[in-house]
Amino acid sequence: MDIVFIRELRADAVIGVYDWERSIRQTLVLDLELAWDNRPAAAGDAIERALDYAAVSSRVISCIEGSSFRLLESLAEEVAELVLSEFGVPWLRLRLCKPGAVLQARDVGVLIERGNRPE
Ligand SMILES: Nc1nc2c(c(=O)[nH]1)N=C([C@H](O)[C@@H](O)CO)CN2
Repeated sequence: MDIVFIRELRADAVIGVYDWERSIRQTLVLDLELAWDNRPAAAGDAIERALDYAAVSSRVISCIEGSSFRLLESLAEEVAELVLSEFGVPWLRLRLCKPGAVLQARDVGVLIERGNRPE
């Protein structure tokens, strides 16, 4: 199995469980590892056969920026579902971080894996 990855993708959203969080936008940071067979793209040097990380990034940013969940867990599921269904990715690992949410921590967030990981 090969991986196409996107690291430290940033997008702003309404996100949070507290009242004060419902009227502001906060920056979220996302890492994605996407299972893909890169050999057909490499053999043909063809973007049509590649998993286009620019297209995935753009779609994920648009999803996050249009969202208004309370929990990171809910947003992570939504992003995972759209990447699996719209891009034909069989498996992914997604880390969604909310920097600054806990002052004493560098970072907090959720890490999920969805789909079936190919051999
Ligand atoms: N597991 C989670 N814990 C917490 C979340 C969350 O989304 N998932 N959110 C909050 C608050 O919104 C917090 O980020 C405000 O600083 C607390 N815990």
